[in-house]
Amino acid sequence: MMPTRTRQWLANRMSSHLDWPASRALALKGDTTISVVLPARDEQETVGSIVSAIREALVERVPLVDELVVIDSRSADDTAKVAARAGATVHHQDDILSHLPGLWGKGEALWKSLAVTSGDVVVFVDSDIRNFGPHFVTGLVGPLLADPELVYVKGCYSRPLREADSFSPFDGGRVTELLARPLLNMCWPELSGFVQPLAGEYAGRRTALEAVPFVCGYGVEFALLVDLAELVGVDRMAQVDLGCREHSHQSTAALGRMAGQILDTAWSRMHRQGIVVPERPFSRGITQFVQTADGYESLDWDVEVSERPPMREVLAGSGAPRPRLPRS
Ligand SMILES: O=c1ccn([C@@H]2O[C@H](COP(=O)(O)OP(=O)(O)O[C@H]3O[C@H](CO)[C@@H](O)[C@H](O)[C@H]3O)[C@@H](O)[C@H]2O)c(=O)[nH]1
Ligand SMILES: O=C(O)[C@H](O)COP(=O)(O)O
Repeated sequence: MMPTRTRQWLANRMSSHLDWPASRALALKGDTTISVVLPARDEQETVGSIVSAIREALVERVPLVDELVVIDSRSADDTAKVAARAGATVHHQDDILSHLPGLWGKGEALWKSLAVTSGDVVVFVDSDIRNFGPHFVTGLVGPLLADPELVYVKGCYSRPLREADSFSPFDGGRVTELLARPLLNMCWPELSGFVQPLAGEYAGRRTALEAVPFVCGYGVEFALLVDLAELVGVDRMAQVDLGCREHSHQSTAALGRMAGQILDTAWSRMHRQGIVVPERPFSRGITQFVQTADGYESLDWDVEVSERPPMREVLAGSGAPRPRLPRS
């Protein structure tokens, strides 16, 4: 059963993007600066239309977004070119803090984005969304602009599963439903009210995002949720319903490796918070099988995720000037 506290949190901290039209967000903005960051790896099909939609609606028509940045995460296609043409400032993941040995993955792209942006509020949006609208951004920033106590807002939505010859309106988010939500319910029930804990669309105050570590791969959303709840408490976190989200689905085998990274991340937090005390080392790899004419071939994958320290520690130690946005 959902804990009473979670039920109360949902009643107090859940809103809809319909509550936060662009005009209302703008009226609340004051001198708060806003950066939107899209991590992108091989997203030339979708990144351009997302950047254009944000630029037209929330930079040109309504001046809500101060900075629109794409972090090109080692793409092999024309992602960077398409994003720049659509109006984003593009940074290549490995060019940022290039004195540090580069790590891989989405979490690394998000962490590095903190070093090249300067908005007081940072909004992360995946660049593979197929039905993007500016309400993703206005819905995420609205609660933060309205309530100075809040530090983090996570999107939720319905998630269709679209396959070659079928469409199921609510069956997407397989790693979410089969792994992430059961783990949160088991170990962090205070976070069980997050409908889409792995959602790639969320916004946070820079001060909080720079105060927590980032894991490099797909565990980044899980880690942020658990670490921010530990840092500020769930009552300073909120959720906003963004409607429906469609994205490009990965193969089941790729989702298995994603699940391995999320489990590795969750395990590190369980250990750190004393939820489990390991008595023997555990494996940080998974073996998957593919069927061949002769039987099964095994493939070994490393799913261990590395971790970056809080960005504020790295920037404080570097002595490099921070980027600054002019305040309106
Ligand atoms: O090395 C990488 C891999 C992915 N991405 C980008 O990250 C976003 C999400 O990646 P994707 O492979 O599309 O993940 P999903 O299958 O959509 O996974 C879901 O679950 C993940 C695990 O929590 C989250 O990171 C995602 O945001 C969430 O949408 C996309 O813009 C990617 O281009 C990178 O920037 N670098
Ligand atoms: O968030 C998830 O659970 C994974 O990205 C898988 O999503 P999908 O089942 O919609 O492909």
